[in-house]
Amino acid sequence: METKTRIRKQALAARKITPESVRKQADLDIMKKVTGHPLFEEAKDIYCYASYQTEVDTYGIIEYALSREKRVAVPRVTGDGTMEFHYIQSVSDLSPGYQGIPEPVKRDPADTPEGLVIMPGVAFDAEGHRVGYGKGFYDRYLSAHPNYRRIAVAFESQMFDEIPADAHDLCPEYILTECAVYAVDTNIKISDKDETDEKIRKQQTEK
Ligand SMILES: Nc1nc2c(c(=O)[nH]1)N(C=O)[C@@H](CNc1ccc(C(=O)N[C@@H](CCC(=O)O)C(=O)O)cc1)CN2
Ligand SMILES: Nc1ncnc2c1ncn2[C@@H]1O[C@H](COP(=O)(O)OP(=O)(O)OP(=O)(O)O)[C@@H](O)[C@H]1O
Repeated sequence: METKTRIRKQALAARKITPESVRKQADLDIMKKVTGHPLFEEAKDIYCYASYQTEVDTYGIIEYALSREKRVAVPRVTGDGTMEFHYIQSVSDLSPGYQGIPEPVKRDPADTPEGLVIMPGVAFDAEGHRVGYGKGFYDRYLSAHPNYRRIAVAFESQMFDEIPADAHDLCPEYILTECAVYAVDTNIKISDKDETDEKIRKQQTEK
């Protein structure tokens, strides 16, 4: 079996067998990392997927962004491999569409010069290589919007040692999981444990 296909199967299976209570806690930890991230704080327009099934839950992120007067746009599939983003005022503007995914009901196209994309994914590696559901929606969208900043969210169980790179792949700049922040350009992993160690070191030197 082709490697990406095998990784996709394995990552989806890992996500599906994770108990809901574990996923819910991880969702909260990831949401805190996203909403505390400088790219999120700076962004006026957030291009965020609306989660379904066992994906990292984005409803908390969307609601927080709306409460902070940010504009939130959500993807809507328009054709084979293409999608558009439309603004929503509230999560009640979403209703099941393509593959049962919540999509914006009203048309209010978002196409700002700048924005922050919160990317979904099925599997990632620390270098930012990504496997999605296999239709290339995000690769196409991001190649048409090269100025947009990019944060991916994933559970640690979706992180793989190595994912084969394709020329058309568009990598996130950061991958935020419940355990770590992966800074893709620098290839640095800052795990929560490292941050705790750093805080302890600081406290000790301040004493
Ligand atoms: N929430 C969400 N919205 C999104 C994406 C995404 O990954 N997540 N997309 C990113 O590209 C686009 C939709 N792409 C998709 C492409 C294929 C399948 C799909 O085949 N789903 C199957 C199998 C999933 C599974 O096994 O878990 C299904 O729903 O039955 C779903 C979405 C746009 N909107
Ligand atoms: N920028 C692009 N222009 C045209 N075709 C593309 C582009 N990017 C990807 N594709 C095509 O889309 C298909 C799926 O690509 P890939 O396997 O990378 O999807 P994926 O990243 O797993 O899925 P997704 O982006 O939907 O989550 C491939 O056939 C690929 O050739």
